Amino acid sequence: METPTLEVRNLVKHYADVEAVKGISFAIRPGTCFGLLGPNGAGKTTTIEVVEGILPETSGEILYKGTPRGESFTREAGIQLQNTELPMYLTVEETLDTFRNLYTRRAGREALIAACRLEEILKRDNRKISGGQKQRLLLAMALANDPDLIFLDEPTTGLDPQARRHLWEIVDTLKKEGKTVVLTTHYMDEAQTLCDEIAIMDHGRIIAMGETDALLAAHCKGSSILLPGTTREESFAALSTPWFRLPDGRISIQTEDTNRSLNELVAMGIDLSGIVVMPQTLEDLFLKLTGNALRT
Ligand SMILES: Nc1ncnc2c1ncn2[C@@H]1O[C@H](COP(=O)(O)OP(=O)(O)OP(=O)(O)O)[C@@H](O)[C@H]1O
Repeated sequence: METPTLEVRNLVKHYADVEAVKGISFAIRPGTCFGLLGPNGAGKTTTIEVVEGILPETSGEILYKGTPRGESFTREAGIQLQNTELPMYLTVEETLDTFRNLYTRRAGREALIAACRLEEILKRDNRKISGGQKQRLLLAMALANDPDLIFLDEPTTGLDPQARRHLWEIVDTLKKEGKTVVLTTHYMDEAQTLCDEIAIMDHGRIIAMGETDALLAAHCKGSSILLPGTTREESFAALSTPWFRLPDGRISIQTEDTNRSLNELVAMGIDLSGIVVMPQTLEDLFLKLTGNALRT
């Protein structure tokens, strides 16, 4: 088997009074995008920050291209952190140049500007760029050393749909160039679009992992039935399938036998006005496994 770009073996991370990561293992193949998903507090950021070398591990092994992380990891990894503050009083161009000059191995300046679509905002002060533009600049900074391995921690949180898609296109191009990407996200559509493999974390453990398509094929064969939020929760006591209340108030019923579930609802006397029936997605798998609605 090809040597993984990154391999994590039995990683444990404790803070003073919290066991944030409780022994997780995964391997990421070169040129793929690996998604780390999970509800708030699952341990994703802790995992990614330990792997990046920002936090020390409590125990476990982390291998980069088959050996413990060393100088080559520092040289070849690119990190886009969550909530990074940009230097004030610098323009986008000055910020990017400053970052590129930190490295001996560098991405081509013009290629970087084009890849992250910064042409239009180069002369603009960092304080005067939009959220999507800031994310693109942060991505350019993470790519300044022409990394082989790129960490993106919730890169599209808070962005509008167009800006998110913009960032997806950039990630897709990185993959096509053979780069390996580690992504944490709360957006299941994002994971489904970008990730070749995903791991779902909850309470510091990986509760499901595999190729995205295979996970979907194995776990999302059925339908998701959505009922309006006005339906009373007590009504569902007799349902034979799992159900959840979504953040928007609607009830989501997960079923592999749509006809049977609809018949059950009718037999229970539930008003089916406004019902929606959809094929299951990664979001339904996530709900089924964690019982947690995602932050939106
Ligand atoms: N510096 C810290 N000191 C103590 N506990 C921490 C610290 N950072 C995180 N934790 C705790 O560790 C657990 C995992 O947190 P972490 O931020 O890794 O989760 P996450 O999956 O990234 O969550 P989110 O989606 O909200 O970013 C949580 O219980 C959190 O409160």
